[in-house]
Amino acid sequence: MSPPMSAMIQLTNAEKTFVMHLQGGVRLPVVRGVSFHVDAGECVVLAGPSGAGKSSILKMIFGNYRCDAGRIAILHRGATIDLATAEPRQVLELRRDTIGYVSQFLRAVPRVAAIDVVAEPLVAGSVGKDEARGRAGELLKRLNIAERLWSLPPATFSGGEQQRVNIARGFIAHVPILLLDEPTASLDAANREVVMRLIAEKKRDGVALIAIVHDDEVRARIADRLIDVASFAAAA
Ligand SMILES: Nc1ncnc2c1ncn2[C@@H]1O[C@H](COP(=O)(O)OP(=O)(O)OP(=O)(O)O)[C@@H](O)[C@H]1O
Repeated sequence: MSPPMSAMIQLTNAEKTFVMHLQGGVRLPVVRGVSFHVDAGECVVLAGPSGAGKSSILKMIFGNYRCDAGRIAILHRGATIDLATAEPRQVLELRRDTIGYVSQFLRAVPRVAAIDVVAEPLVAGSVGKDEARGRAGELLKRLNIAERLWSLPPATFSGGEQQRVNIARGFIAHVPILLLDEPTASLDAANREVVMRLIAEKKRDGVALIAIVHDDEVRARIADRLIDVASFAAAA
């Protein structure tokens, strides 16, 4: 294990190249030299044009995409784990205890009621089912999901409703690091406001956040720092 560090996340010269095995091994370099850190209680927004590699960086930090070079150091239970070299078992441990990822779209589980979709991370963390449902209901209410929808599976919900269920699920438990991919993309102004407040509360709780946000107003409100991903462009 490395010595303790203060940043929750520290990327140092991280690099991603896709290799297209079905296209004769064509190499597609996306980013290199990715270096930035995120402290507890701060929100860093990844900026840059479409295709610059914002989602790829987020997915490397969640361990979905392999980091091809460099280092992605994550503070996990007081010790540092480098995601670039972590064992699959450590990646799963990080996801269970340390890193939450709120994707842009809800992967709805068929037949599971919205309230249980939201409560699930608490139940998995051994909160009792009634208390977990109670807290899920409070969050769904804040996010303006009508109570008549709570017992229905979210598969048939509108895009914005699904996104709010997804946000509720991602925000309900306390995790030290939250990765947000376009959390307000399908939302109206009132619900954008709710999400901005939820993010502010996470910051006050000391959570380190990395977000991809295109909306200028949201970005200005939540970002403590902007990272220009275009500056990490890898030459082909
Ligand atoms: N799994 C993959 N396999 C091959 N190429 C990929 C893969 N994921 C992303 N890419 C490529 O990497 C580049 C960066 O994509 P990425 O989604 O990270 O960009 P982005 O900045 O998030 O874009 P946007 O703002 O449009 O979502 C793109 O050229 C994309 O085609």
